[in-house]
Amino acid sequence: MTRVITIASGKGGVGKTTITANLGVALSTYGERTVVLDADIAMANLELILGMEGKSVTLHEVLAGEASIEDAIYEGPSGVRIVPAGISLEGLRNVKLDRLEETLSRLIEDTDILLIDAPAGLEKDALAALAAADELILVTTPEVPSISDALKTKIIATKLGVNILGVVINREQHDKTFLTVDEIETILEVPVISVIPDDPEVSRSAAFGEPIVIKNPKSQVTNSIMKLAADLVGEQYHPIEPDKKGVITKLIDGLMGRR
Ligand SMILES: Nc1ncnc2c1ncn2[C@@H]1O[C@H](COP(=O)(O)OP(=O)(O)OP(=O)(O)O)[C@@H](O)[C@H]1O
Repeated sequence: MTRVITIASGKGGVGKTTITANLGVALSTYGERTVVLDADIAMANLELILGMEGKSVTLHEVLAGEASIEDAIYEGPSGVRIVPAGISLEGLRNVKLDRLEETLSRLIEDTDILLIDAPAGLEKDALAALAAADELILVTTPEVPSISDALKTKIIATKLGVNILGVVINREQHDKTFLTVDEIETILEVPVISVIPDDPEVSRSAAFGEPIVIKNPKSQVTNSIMKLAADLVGEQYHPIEPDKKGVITKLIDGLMGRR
């Protein structure tokens, strides 16, 4: 039985695509046959984060009835299978969202977990990604506007009968102006299932087109995502000791161009 898990946020730019891409790779490393679908058909960037841009057949062509879903699946890091949404405006024009359901039903063959990267907001495309889900992971930063939008998404998902697994707090920083885990759980009334720190390495990895769980296996971001993946599939998680380089060592490494 395939688990269909949608990753949604409400507010844009909170790290949903980053988490979906890395979680997909992490789940694959646990041996789960995982497919990641970029359902953000208007503002796709999953393929950029994974360094897989420029594919000729994408979800755009599939939803336009011009290609079959099998031709839009590409192998990514650790064997995760990726369905990019396509970044051309031309492709977007012909998309018919009502083809999504049939597309998904074909995608779940030979798949343990289908992760869907939902668009931000609550427009038709975002609702389609929520409606397709069995389970939902909410992503928010620890800031009020992001939590407020996550709450709206949660309310809609609950109405659609989706099982809400919990909330991932992304870009956590030790800053008193941000809400705490307890406060976020109280507002959203869902458990916090992961806290991912703010780390400039995340954007660097994206710029290299390489997921951080591969590029920086010892980083705390990677540890958080690997643990989340392990928890989702009931695996034991063995944390990798995070890098504990001192400030001076990091400075010297930076000056020498080392990492
Ligand atoms: N933990 C993190 N630490 C630092 N930067 C991060 C972190 N997570 C994400 N980012 C950065 O935040 C930006 C937005 O991330 P991402 O594209 O994943 O968000 P999104 O919610 O999918 O956005 P959209 O709504 O546009 O789809 C990117 O530049 C990404 O590199």
